[in-house]
Amino acid sequence: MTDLRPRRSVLYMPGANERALEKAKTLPADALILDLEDAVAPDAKAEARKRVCAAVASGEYGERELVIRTNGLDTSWHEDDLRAAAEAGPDAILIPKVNSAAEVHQVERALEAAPDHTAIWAMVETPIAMLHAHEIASASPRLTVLVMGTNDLAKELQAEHVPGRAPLLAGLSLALLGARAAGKVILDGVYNDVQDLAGFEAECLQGRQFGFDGKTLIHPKQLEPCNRVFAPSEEEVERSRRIIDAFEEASREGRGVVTVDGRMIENLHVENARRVLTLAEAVAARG
Ligand SMILES: CC(C)(COP(=O)(O)OP(=O)(O)OC[C@H]1O[C@@H](n2cnc3c(N)ncnc32)[C@H](O)[C@@H]1OP(=O)(O)O)[C@@H](O)C(=O)NCCC(=O)NCCSC(=O)C[C@H](O)C(=O)O
Ligand SMILES: [Mg+2]
Repeated sequence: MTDLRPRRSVLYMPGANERALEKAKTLPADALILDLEDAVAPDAKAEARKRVCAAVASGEYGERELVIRTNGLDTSWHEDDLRAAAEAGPDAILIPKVNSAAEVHQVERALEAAPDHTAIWAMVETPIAMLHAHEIASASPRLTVLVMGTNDLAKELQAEHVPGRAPLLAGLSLALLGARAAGKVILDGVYNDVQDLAGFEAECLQGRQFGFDGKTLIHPKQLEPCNRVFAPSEEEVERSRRIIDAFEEASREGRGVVTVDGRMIENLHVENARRVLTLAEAVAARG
């Protein structure tokens, strides 16, 4: 089973945006990605690096998981970003545009002196990363989460962003297969239209139905619908309890299969029901 720490909502913010970094201390996000890459202009990179490291050191973000996204491995900023992030010791360091296990190993070596609690997260956002998703996901025990980069993926595919994401479905599926085969967490990509909350919620639901653990976000408005969609509903929790109870009763009577609400229930459905309850408890503990 993958790690069940809630990661329903994972909000990016530009590392150079002091106001966003401050506001994030009060937002109901499960995790925050303090960005040094695409959301930061070249002239602001050094200042942003200092700001995000100071934000991590402040200890003012409560239970929110703190993640620093560095610039890509092939950029002149990457080494300085990685060194500074390792010293700051966030919960994770997110590497953009990871294409191979060798790149994960390179980051792993560079982080040997970083605190043990600092995990590696990898963005998969190129066609080759979709095809290498399993080797990337399983490259290191320190790598715990894959993050979809659907903007870069669409750009590389020369695909259009359309409702339902048909052009991206193969990539989403490959990345999910790779992450799950390695027992890792995987987060869906961002929804760019911050005004279109109905379209956003529909994409959250699609991501959840696919099996993503949560979604990456770009604006505080997206937090509430995302947290709601990716948390087990009251109905699911109640049904999960009934599944466990019914199966336990059947087991005591020597049976390995029952029906609940007319549907067949076997051991594997009970495992899933237990996962739902564990996640619901973890979400409830967040308040
Ligand atoms: C998208 C935005 C540029 C919109 O900015 P703006 O118009 O200024 O927003 P608002 O005026 O509505 O903001 C209202 C208040 O909320 C705060 N805010 C806004 N966004 C954030 C945020 N992301 N985190 C925290 N707080 C935020 C504002 O400061 C306002 O606060 P206040 O004044 O106190 O009321 C903007 O939302 C933004 O910059 N979003 C993040 C963009 C980003 O990080 N992009 C990079 C990551 S996405 C990516 O790269 C995906 C991937 O790599 C891929 O390939 O797909
Ligand atoms: Mg990207």
